[in-house]
Amino acid sequence: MKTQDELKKIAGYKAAELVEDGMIVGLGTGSTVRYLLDALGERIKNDGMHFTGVPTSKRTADYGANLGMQIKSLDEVDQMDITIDGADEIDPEMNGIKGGGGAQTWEKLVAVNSKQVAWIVDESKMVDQLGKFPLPVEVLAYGHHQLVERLDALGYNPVVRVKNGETFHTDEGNIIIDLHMDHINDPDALADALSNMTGVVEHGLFLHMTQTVVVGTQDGAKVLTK
Ligand SMILES: O=C(CO)[C@H](O)[C@H](O)COP(=O)(O)O
Repeated sequence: MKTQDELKKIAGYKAAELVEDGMIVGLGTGSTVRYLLDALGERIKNDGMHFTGVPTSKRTADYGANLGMQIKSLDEVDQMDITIDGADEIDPEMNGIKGGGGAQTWEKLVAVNSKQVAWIVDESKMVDQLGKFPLPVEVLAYGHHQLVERLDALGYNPVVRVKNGETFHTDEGNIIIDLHMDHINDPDALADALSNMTGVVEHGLFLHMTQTVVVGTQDGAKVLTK
C-alpha cells in the first residue's frame, strides 16, 4: 500500500510530462508541486530542458530557482502555456478548493492567465461534493473581525487561520479565514457571494478553469481530461 506522499510523487512526476521545451509554465504551491518541481529539475539537469516558471508563492520561487529554473513574475510574462498546481478537493466537474497552503490569490491569478490548467493530487482529494475541506478566504487584516462576524451570521463557520500559535499571514500580508462548511451545495453562488464581500481579497473556490487532473492512485497515475 503506497502512502499519500508516494501518491503525490506519482502525480507530480507524471504531470512533469505535460511541460515542453520553451513553455511558460505556472508553478503551483504545496507538497505535491514540490514533486513536480523535482521532476522538472531532473529534466533541466539531465536533458537540458529549458522553460520559464511563473511561481505562485515565494516558497515555489525559491525552490524552483534552486533547481536551476528560470523564474519570472506574472508581471513579466504575457500568458502561461500551462499552469500545474495542487488542490485540496476536486469534484467530478473538475471544480476545486485550493488554498490549504495559503497561496490561493497568486494561484488564481496565474491560473486565469493560463491557456491550460492541470491539477496534481493524490486520490484522497477526489470527492463527490466540495466542502469537507475548509474553504480558505483571504481577507484584508484591517476590519477582519467584522468580516468573521458576517461570515458567521451566514452560517459559514469561519475560523481565522493560525500557524505555530500565530495568526497566519499570506505572501501579501493578508489573513485567511477558513470556512468549515462541511458541504457546499452551490459553489458558483458561494463564489459570487464571497467575491462581493468588501474586505475579501480572494477565495479558494476554483471553478470552471481546469481541463486536466493527474491523480496518483494505488494503480499508478491516472490522467483525467475534460
Ligand atoms: O492550494 C494550495 C496551496 O495554496 C495547494 O496546492 C493545496 O493546498 C494542496 O497542497 P498539497 O499538495 O501540499 O496537498
